[in-house]
Amino acid sequence: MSDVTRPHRTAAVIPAAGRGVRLGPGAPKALRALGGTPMLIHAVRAMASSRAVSLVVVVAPPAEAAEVRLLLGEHALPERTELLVVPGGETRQDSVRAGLDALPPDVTSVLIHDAARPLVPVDTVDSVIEAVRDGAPAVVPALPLADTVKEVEPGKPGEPEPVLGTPERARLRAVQTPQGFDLATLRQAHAAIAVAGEGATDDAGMVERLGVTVVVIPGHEEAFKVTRPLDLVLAEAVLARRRATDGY
Ligand SMILES: Nc1ccn([C@@H]2O[C@H](COP(=O)(O)OP(=O)(O)OP(=O)(O)O)[C@@H](O)[C@H]2O)c(=O)n1
Ligand SMILES: C[C@](O)(CO)[C@H](O)COP(=O)(O)O
Repeated sequence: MSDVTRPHRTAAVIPAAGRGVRLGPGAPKALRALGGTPMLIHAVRAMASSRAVSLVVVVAPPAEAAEVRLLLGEHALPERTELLVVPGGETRQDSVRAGLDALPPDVTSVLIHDAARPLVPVDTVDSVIEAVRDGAPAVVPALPLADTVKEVEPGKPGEPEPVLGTPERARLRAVQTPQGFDLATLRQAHAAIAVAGEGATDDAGMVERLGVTVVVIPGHEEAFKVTRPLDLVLAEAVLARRRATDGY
């Protein structure tokens, strides 16, 4: 739980060590260009543009850590932003843990933000931080679903899968990043899950397993994850519109 007597310091950890297999062959996803600039740089700028974030830890693909340090030196970022680069691990969970291990002792709260969500607006980042600083131990931006969801019995690829049920859509949310945490709570969750040897697709899911309440705040359509080739087409269009309308 957060210690109200300690001054706040918020850091952002950006897991960027994935290969991007679903995006197709090429460089690691975070290093691929979006509007001529590596996706990772957009994600770092999105975190650094919040005045509450004073440290950004980039978790790089291990073979490209030196290249990532060079890239960060070549692109303009706010002067107030301290930057660290550490090598990532085999899974997203391992990479996040490597980022948490690099945080200095004065950090009290942390954002975990996918490099693969390069266009999250700063207002969403600020809303997550505000909710954590107001005392929520774990905060997740999320959106209602546009599609109806079926639970199925997974079968072989291409084969029909029996439907087990239809969850009530009004109760479902599609979860984004940055997810914000009281740092001590997130460290505890990562330690517990590592011991249990279980996996999780997001950090909030690990905190839930501690029995700690996670809260959802409104996400943003432009915080979508670049996962497949069509997502990159959409990201280019969103970026082009931003550049035309607000000189982004
Ligand atoms: N070992 C890993 C795997 C993923 N990630 C990061 O976690 C975020 C979310 O993962 P996803 O978008 O699913 O990326 P990839 O794992 O790269 O995608 P794919 O499964 O298509 O290879 C990304 O910013 C990715 O770089 C990471 O830091 N370390
Ligand atoms: C953390 C996350 O972005 C929440 O939607 C997502 O779960 C990470 O994606 P992955 O494909 O499972 O790595």
